[in-house]
Amino acid sequence: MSSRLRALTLDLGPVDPGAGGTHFPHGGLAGALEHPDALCWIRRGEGHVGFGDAARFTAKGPDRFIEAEAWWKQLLLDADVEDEVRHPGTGPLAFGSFAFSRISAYESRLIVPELVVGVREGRAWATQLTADGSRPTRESLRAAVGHWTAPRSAAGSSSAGKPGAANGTHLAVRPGSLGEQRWMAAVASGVRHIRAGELEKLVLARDVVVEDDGGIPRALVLRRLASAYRDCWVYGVDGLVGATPEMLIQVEGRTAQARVLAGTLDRRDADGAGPGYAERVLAGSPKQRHEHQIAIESLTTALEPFAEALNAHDEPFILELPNVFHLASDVKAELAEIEGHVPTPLALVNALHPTAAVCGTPTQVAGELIRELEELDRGPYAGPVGWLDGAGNGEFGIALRGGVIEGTTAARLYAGCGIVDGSSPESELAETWAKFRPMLEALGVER
Ligand SMILES: C=C(O[C@H]1C=CC=C(C(=O)O)[C@@H]1O)C(=O)O
Repeated sequence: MSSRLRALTLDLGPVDPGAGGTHFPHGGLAGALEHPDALCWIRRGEGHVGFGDAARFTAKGPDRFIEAEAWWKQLLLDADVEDEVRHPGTGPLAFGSFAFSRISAYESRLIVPELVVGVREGRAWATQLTADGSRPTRESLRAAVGHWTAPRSAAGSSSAGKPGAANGTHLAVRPGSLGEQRWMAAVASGVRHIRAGELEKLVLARDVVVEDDGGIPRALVLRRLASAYRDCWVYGVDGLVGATPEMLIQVEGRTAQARVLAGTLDRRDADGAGPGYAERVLAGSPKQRHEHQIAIESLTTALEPFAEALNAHDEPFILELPNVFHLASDVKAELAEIEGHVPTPLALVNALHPTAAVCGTPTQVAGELIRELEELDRGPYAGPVGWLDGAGNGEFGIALRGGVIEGTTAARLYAGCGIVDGSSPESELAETWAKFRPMLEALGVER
């Protein structure tokens, strides 16, 4: 039986070893990703890495966000917290991953780690958490940091280990639920439904499975994503791993922010085309602008009831990633107090998910067509993934550009595309390959 939650947070000093700071095995926070099951949330070298399992909540169904929120509140009620750092993410913290669909078989989850190491503005900190009656101390916390972040010699976890083909193991990519031809037929069918006026936009996804008989090197995949996709949020929650460029909602105090994406150009198609090409193809295309506008409206309409003030960029900007360019817009809101409370990250997630960037418009029609046409349980793909603390702060991205590790030797990768009137099945198929690329490369698959 678990007892009350106890948390101790200590400052570990600057991360820069030159300044006498914290030494993670490979430098920076991603260097703390040694343990194969580490929980991860990293962007531009900062964020949190968690280890162990002090407490866990799982749920399925339409109320998964609300039930998770109630569990977290209950756990915090009599928590014993000593926090010498006191900024977002310190003190009690849970990592979370939620199913895209209310009818998914995937268990949505919140995990309170036994240890969290974090970096913010160049300084490292650590929190030890217990729910077994023991009390964290300065000594036990420092011992836990040493234990969980120590370099490991197992294959695939050392920085020298290369994944997949480069390591001499056998790698294969096989089709998932639908092969390419059937998926393109589903896209064509989606376009027909749009032309018939049933809906404006639909996001259709597909999966592929990467098999590596040498074992999926989870920690190494996360480290590779954190180094190659620095502008994305790199997430790892149990088997779910990836690097998302899309922020569903980020809450710090009373400020909430989101990054809405829709409109994609494969970098390989832009190579050599000269400066301004992505701008012309994305921002200059009525189809891409329309798709993007639908995504922004779906987010702002859902966020408005929680906001005192809300700002979205008038003009989308071009987000440049190693694999693709996106049309992007940042939205910022000053949260309103509702019945004396600022809405929590999970209350906002409950209201915002699923946005038109991953489902479509209208939501219900798109959701039903997704079930019919994809023939796929999306599981946590395109669902919210992130963390929340005990003070009402948190970040939930949309679990894109990722996959789920199945067993020890397979990873199921997911990618989807916004379909509007005028979408071509062949181009959308090519776009899914561009969106699989971050994971394929991190797994060592050359394509
Ligand atoms: C659904 C995905 O991407 C979404 C986010 C950005 C751009 C998108 C697009 O241009 O279609 C998608 O809406 C995915 O990566 O699986």
